[in-house]
Amino acid sequence: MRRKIAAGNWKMNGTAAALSEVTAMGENLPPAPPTVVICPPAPLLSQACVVSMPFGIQIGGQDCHAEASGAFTGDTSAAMVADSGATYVIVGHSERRDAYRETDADVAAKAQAAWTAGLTAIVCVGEDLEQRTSGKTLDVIKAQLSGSVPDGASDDTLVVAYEPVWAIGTGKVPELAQIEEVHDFIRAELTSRFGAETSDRISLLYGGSVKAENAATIFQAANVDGALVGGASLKAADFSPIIAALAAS
Ligand SMILES: O=C(CO)COP(=O)(O)O
Repeated sequence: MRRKIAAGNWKMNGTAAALSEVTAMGENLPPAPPTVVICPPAPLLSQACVVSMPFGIQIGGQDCHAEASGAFTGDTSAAMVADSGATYVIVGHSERRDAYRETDADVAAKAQAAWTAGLTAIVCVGEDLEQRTSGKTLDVIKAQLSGSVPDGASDDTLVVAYEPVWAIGTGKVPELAQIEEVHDFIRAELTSRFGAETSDRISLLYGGSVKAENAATIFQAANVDGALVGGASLKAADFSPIIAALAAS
């Protein structure tokens, strides 16, 4: 059985006051909840771990540096993320690939650093609108996967999030068949690289305008094991119904 995962990427939103939302999410967990991961801004990681612990909610970073330490002003190493008590870290989010020109090789180095620190890496892949409309989606996903996921992945160390860039923060969601096509493709790619036994245990998340209203539909897809949610993960009132939909799927 694969882990079902409801992950919330808070991006650059939220101060300590927002941690009351984590408490509210914890108090509203359904019976037999999926794995819930909240990824707050780096300064909140330690406090978030304290707040989330009684509920078994996991905490994740939104990025990490590939090096363990050094003269990298403003950056956070994977070891620091792990030291805060976090257990996951997002790497290769499209906003970082775009704004910071992160390459697949950069993302792979970050994922490797995450593993060295004992973290599970949530590796993000996804095509932009031009790539989608010109029919290059699967080629882009193939290249990102092979370049961004280091050798030796396992279900303990790797989660893959498919986030079409054009669906992030836009309210546009792909057709279910489009989500299924890409998730089936990612599963097949992982199978050819790591073998069926390992691939079958790696959770694949869909991300991009997931809301309470569309979550249950998205979770119907066979190779969708959860979601990586942005805007709708900031408030318990929005995220708790998504967690419930995943538990019921
Ligand atoms: O980028 C995302 C999660 O990492 C998705 O963001 P939205 O859910 O706000 O579209």
